[in-house]
Amino acid sequence: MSRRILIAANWKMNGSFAVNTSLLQAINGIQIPLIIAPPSLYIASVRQQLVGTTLKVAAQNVAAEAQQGAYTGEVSAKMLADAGVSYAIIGHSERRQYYGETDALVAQKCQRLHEFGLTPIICVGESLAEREAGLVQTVVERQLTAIIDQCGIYALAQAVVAYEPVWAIGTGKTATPADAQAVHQFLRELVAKYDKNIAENLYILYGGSVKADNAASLFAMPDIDGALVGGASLVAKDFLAICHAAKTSVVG
Ligand SMILES: O=C(CO)COP(=O)(O)O
Repeated sequence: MSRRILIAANWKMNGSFAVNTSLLQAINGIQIPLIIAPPSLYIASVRQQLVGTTLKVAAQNVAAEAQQGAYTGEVSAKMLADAGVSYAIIGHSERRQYYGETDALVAQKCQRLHEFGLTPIICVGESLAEREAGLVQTVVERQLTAIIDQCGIYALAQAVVAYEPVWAIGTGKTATPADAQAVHQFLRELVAKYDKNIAENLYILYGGSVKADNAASLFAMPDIDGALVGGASLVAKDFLAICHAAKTSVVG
């Protein structure tokens, strides 16, 4: 199997029309599969600026509700599809931590995306306390199984999984390539118990302080299919270096 690579940029709550435009101009020529997740207010503008490129746009979140209606502040999967958005991040640890999102809620969000043909970027990952308690596999298995139970294994045929250890996000601490690989392999084997083909074709990205100087060693791992990049995706030169490492890591 030849290696695939996918890079996703999670801009989180950063940017402005002017800042986004200059960042997009700097990264526009990148020749690898790339997804940009701006704050929802900027999705239409970013998408417009990416016309004619291979870059795709993602939302950072989606409503769990099935029907439109009185849900102040929410954006539905149907609206994202209407706006030409093809991906949405769900289950990010910041949403789990700061907005109380549970496994069940994340699974509902996955269901909504599935219904409207959007590809979820499903984030899983353990906290530092959970890692120290030896619960890494227990936690990521629980998080991913909640999705499989709700949406069915075939939903993962059109999905991306991102392993983001909470203790590595925005901290400058990265999982070692070997530690990350072990979790990625565990996740792929978990999916393979349901369907080998889906497991083999599933993109499993690593996220958590991916930088220009650690990207290549992460991408060298057999089950790391790219990265979900936060802070470094906001600095053109750093992001370009990560994309370059991704491109040179692809074999076959
Ligand atoms: O949360 C992340 C991507 O979703 C990772 O963020 P950092 O790259 O800033 O650690």
